[in-house]
Amino acid sequence: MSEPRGWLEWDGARARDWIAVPRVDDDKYRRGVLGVRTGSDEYPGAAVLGVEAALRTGVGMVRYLGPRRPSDLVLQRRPEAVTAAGQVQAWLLGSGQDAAMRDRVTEAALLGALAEGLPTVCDAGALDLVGRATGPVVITPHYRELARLLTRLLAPQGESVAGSEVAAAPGEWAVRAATGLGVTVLLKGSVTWIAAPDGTRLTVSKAPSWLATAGSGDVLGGILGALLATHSRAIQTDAAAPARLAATAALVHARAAARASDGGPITALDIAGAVPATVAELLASR
Ligand SMILES: NC(=O)C1=CN([C@@H]2O[C@H](COP(=O)(O)OP(=O)(O)OC[C@H]3O[C@@H](n4cnc5c(N)ncnc54)[C@H](OP(=O)(O)O)[C@@H]3O)[C@@H](O)[C@H]2O)[C@@H](O)CC1
Ligand SMILES: Nc1ncnc2c1ncn2[C@@H]1O[C@H](COP(=O)(O)OP(=O)(O)O)[C@@H](O)[C@H]1O
Repeated sequence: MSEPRGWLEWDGARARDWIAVPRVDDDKYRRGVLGVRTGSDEYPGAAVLGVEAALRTGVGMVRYLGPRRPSDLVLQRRPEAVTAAGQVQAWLLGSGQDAAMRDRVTEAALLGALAEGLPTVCDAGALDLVGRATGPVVITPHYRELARLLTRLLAPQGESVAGSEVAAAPGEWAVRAATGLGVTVLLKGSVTWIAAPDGTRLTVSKAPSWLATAGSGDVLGGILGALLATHSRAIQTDAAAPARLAATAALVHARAAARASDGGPITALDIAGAVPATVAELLASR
């Protein structure tokens, strides 16, 4: 694919500068803690996938603070996860949740996280709450989710947007959403489009089509959450940082998928499993 005009294709040389390598004087808290409010009784697996991916991307700690069933499954898979509330440096919200079925406790918890002013990934069932965020946000919709969000945004003008329209011009719609909502947009699909309100426009292509498998977006959310948590200070001073971290997450996700696939089918957990070697390879290319 030729590079779309005005969009920069993100590459490994750029991405490696956005991987935080622990320093000799770091401890788990200095590295950064990711708070995670994802999963539901209907979709507990999404919580497991996001936590797994965040831990494998490299983060000081993950605090998983979701409902009982996903919480039990997260701990079963990852005893490293902490289920006690406490300080975090970034949030991952909404994967494996459905806004239409959200109970009041979950809604209050999501709104509480959004009010903290911290770097936040809003996925799936948290996308409709993005306007309530007080800090820098990256939203991670696929085409249908972005169409739903844009339809809500454009309702006052009587406009509605279909998923097929987003699919026909993904970059343009990503830019429109970034401008209209004032957040960084990571639009998922065969090409990942990243648009920020400051005009940053990045793409990540060449991902294997085997990535089109259930849960792979939940893994991407975990990768991105870990990158935000380990760069919370840089995000405070650099308006373009969330977009660059989003592109780095998409690149790590695509390369981990290629590594796990080796030309064959993959599962979402396979992608997460290939993240450490992918990160090591990126760092070794310094
Ligand atoms: N392991 C986990 O826990 C996982 C959890 N996940 C979580 O699931 C949640 C929902 O995410 P999503 O992306 O599926 O939601 P959404 O955009 O509403 O899509 C629904 C649309 O798809 C269509 N459709 C359905 N089946 C179809 C078919 N066979 N063939 C064709 N079309 C079909 C359906 O059409 P309909 O059936 O209504 O006609 C509707 O239009 C979200 O929270 C995510 O994080 C996932 O990440 C997966 C792993
Ligand atoms: N045809 C494709 N080629 C490459 N990557 C794809 C393709 N289709 C989807 N993807 C990627 O797979 C992931 C799917 O995420 P998502 O739609 O949220 O799925 P889920 O909700 O099942 O986790 C995204 O990272 C997206 O960019």
